Amino acid sequence: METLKFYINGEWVEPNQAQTLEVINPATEQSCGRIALGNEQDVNAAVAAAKAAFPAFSQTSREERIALLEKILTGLAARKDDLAEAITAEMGAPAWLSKMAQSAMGAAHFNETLQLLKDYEFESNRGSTRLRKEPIGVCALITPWNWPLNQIACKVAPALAAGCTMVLKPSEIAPFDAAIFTEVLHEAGVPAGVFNMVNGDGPGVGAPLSSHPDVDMVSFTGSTRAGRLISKAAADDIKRVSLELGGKSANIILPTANLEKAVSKGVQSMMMNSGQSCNAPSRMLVPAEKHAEAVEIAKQTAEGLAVNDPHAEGVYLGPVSSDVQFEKIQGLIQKGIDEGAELVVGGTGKPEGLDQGYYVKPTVFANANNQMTIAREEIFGPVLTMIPYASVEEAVDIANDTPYGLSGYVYGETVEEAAGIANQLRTGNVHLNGSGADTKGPFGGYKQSGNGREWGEFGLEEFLEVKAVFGANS
Ligand SMILES: NC(=O)c1ccc[n+]([C@@H]2O[C@H](COP(=O)([O-])OP(=O)(O)OC[C@H]3O[C@@H](n4cnc5c(N)ncnc54)[C@H](O)[C@@H]3O)[C@@H](O)[C@H]2O)c1
Repeated sequence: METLKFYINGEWVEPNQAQTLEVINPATEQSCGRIALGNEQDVNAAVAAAKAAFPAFSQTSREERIALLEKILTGLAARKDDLAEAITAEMGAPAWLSKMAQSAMGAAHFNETLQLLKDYEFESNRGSTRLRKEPIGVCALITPWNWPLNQIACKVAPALAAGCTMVLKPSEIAPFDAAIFTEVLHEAGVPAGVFNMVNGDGPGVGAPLSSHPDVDMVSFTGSTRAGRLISKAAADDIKRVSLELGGKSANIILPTANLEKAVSKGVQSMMMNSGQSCNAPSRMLVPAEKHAEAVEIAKQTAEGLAVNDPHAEGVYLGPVSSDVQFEKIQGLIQKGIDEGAELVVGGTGKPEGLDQGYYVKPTVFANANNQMTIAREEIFGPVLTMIPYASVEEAVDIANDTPYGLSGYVYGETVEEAAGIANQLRTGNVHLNGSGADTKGPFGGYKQSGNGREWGEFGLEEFLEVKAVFGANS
């Protein structure tokens, strides 16, 4: 694919400069296309278009915006295979995962927002005051490569539903799903200037977007490192900044849990998407007396997960997204070995027979402690760290002893028992007994995992300002 133009004010326009970037397919290490890299002038043009479109779009009716979301959903359904193929080529997710989850989640968030918009209360009364929830304005949306379409949909759907206008800067590592998504929006008839898309890297496009005086809000998903820079860049104009950042989520397996089920499910969730999920259960906390048994189950489960070409039959893990990620993960696996964690399965180097492509062996460390680097840093690869605990109180302490606070996982005999532990975790969400996430949400983190909430009602409200009209109801 090639995306050598930007989408500004309802049309594909030439970039301000001629710089391009090769997008690398991580399964082949070969180019799978090119994008143009934008600069500050492109950002200025896109923000000006979004600013000019805001007065009219912010006044559109609920019905008009419902009709728009419905058309977008139709377009996403028509292009779902193209979207899935683009995601597999650009970031390496197995074809089945791109189709069933990566691409499907994009549509799911649009659908969730559409249903919500049908009867969301934009106006209500508090005594003599009328409360109005109004679109916040021009939004900068900056997204990562790991669940690329999902992250875009989590922002664009509520921003449109709220009546905001926007500039999207997708990840330069995985930009092609965003180009197809932009075509869908164009064909759905999104009015000119309401949605704009500029490709580029963090310093070239992300930074000028975050500090642009005409941007009212920045919604960012990505690393805690970039989240910090964006918060600083946005501070001078007191923009609202909504951050969805990294994680190091604990998976507490209680002494009462069915060990076989809990451990195997935990390993599978960790290795899904090659471990490149912000909410991956990367620290598995197991009762010390069951540690040896749990390690054996984890080993067998990890050995049963096929690493292979994303299009191969039976593949569970494709490659990781880039050479940078590959090297980072290799370094952290080595660190785990050097710091004395027990390597149960996997390790450094590529899996046998997969010399080309950024493939990583599904790796399990055991007998680790929570001070080790592999227990503290977000690895963002298929690497699980198992930590024994002596008591449930200690397990909760270990789970909370991290700068992050995105997700938690608790497995017990009953949901009630697990829920009691969930209440003690300092995280934005908790999964009980292997339950999946629910797009009614909300999804977001405590502590350095961010300050925003996406999905459903809470996700919509990130894009709304609250106005009190005193005396309107007297
Ligand atoms: N909490 C969540 O909901 C969630 C979801 C998915 C991913 N993530 C996190 O995302 C990270 C992986 O994604 P990544 O490697 O693409 O992250 P990243 O921070 O390197 O990049 C994310 C986006 O920010 C841009 N960017 C980079 N530096 C910037 C700057 N100074 N100013 C403005 N924009 C800048 C990038 O170009 C990209 O579009 C992980 O840490 C993961 O945990 C979080």
